[in-house]
Amino acid sequence: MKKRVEVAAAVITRPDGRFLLGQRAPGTFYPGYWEFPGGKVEPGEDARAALVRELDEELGITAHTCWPWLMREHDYEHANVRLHFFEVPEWSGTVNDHVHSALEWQQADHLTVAPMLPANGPILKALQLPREMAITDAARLGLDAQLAAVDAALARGVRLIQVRDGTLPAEARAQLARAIVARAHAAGALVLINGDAALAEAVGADGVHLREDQLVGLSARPDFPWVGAACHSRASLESAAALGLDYAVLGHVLPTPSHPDRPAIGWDAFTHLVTHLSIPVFAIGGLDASHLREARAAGAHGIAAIRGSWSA
Ligand SMILES: Nc1nc2c([nH]c(=O)n2[C@H]2C[C@H](O)[C@@H](COP(=O)(O)OP(=O)(O)OP(=O)(O)O)O2)c(=O)[nH]1
Repeated sequence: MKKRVEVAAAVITRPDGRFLLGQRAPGTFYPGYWEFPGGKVEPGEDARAALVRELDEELGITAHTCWPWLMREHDYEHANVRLHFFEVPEWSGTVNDHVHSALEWQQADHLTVAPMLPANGPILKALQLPREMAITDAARLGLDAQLAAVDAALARGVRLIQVRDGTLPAEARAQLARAIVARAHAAGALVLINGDAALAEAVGADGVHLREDQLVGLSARPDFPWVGAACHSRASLESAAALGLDYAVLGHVLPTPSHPDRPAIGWDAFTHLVTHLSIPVFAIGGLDASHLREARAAGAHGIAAIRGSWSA
């Protein structure tokens, strides 16, 4: 049996959104490859404490905020590595590297360094996923008001829209989806279609958002650049991860008028359900952009909202 190594790794960000990568030094495992700063968790240490220690030892910085983000397992020749990724948006000190041969501040959609350590490909894709998902509600708002709300959301920086509205007549839904794709793509935003791969294909959307009943029993990832799923249990989250989906949406976290019949799970249960999952998870249910920090502290990648997306 290969040995298991626990590693804590940091997505250290600057206010401009760039994150830090380091190049592994000659004489180490995978020399010349790029990685997120971090290192092995010592016996008796938890991953967060290991991260804070490594950032101090390696870079001379003090991490003030470490949000758990996701975990990836990778089988290297020497060991099975479990990488516990954290986001570190708040830190102090001057970066003074003691272990890497170079450091670079990078953007996920425009990487200028290579190669990355083999385990890290999905991490870079996850970093391209926006933090806020706005979910359409045209059946309640009306089609024109929904499109005006999409324009307003794009103007305030929303870059991920899910077209839901499964109750609209097919032709009206297709028109809505087409109009949203045109607006979103002009603004550099992604559009996902809820539950309908054929419509996603027909309107040139970026992917599909699967309902939980579609996820169950699926044997392969649908062929789109972006695919995610709605989940209400650990079993569903694990199916989404096993299929290699890009994200899951889990809720509902707070009480919401959209589901008065089901109780809210709250943040503690959310954290418990997403711990050690390998894909990013959006929190949903009674949330808006003002909950983003709370959501990320609880281990969410970001927030998804129906009502909360269109009122701001
Ligand atoms: N720090 C870090 N390690 C990563 C990343 N991706 C990835 O696969 N790894 C792997 C490479 C190593 O097997 C392990 C990190 O171990 P490490 O940095 O403490 O040290 P190392 O393997 O060079 O060995 P050592 O000198 O500490 O014994 O995790 C990443 O992005 N950052």
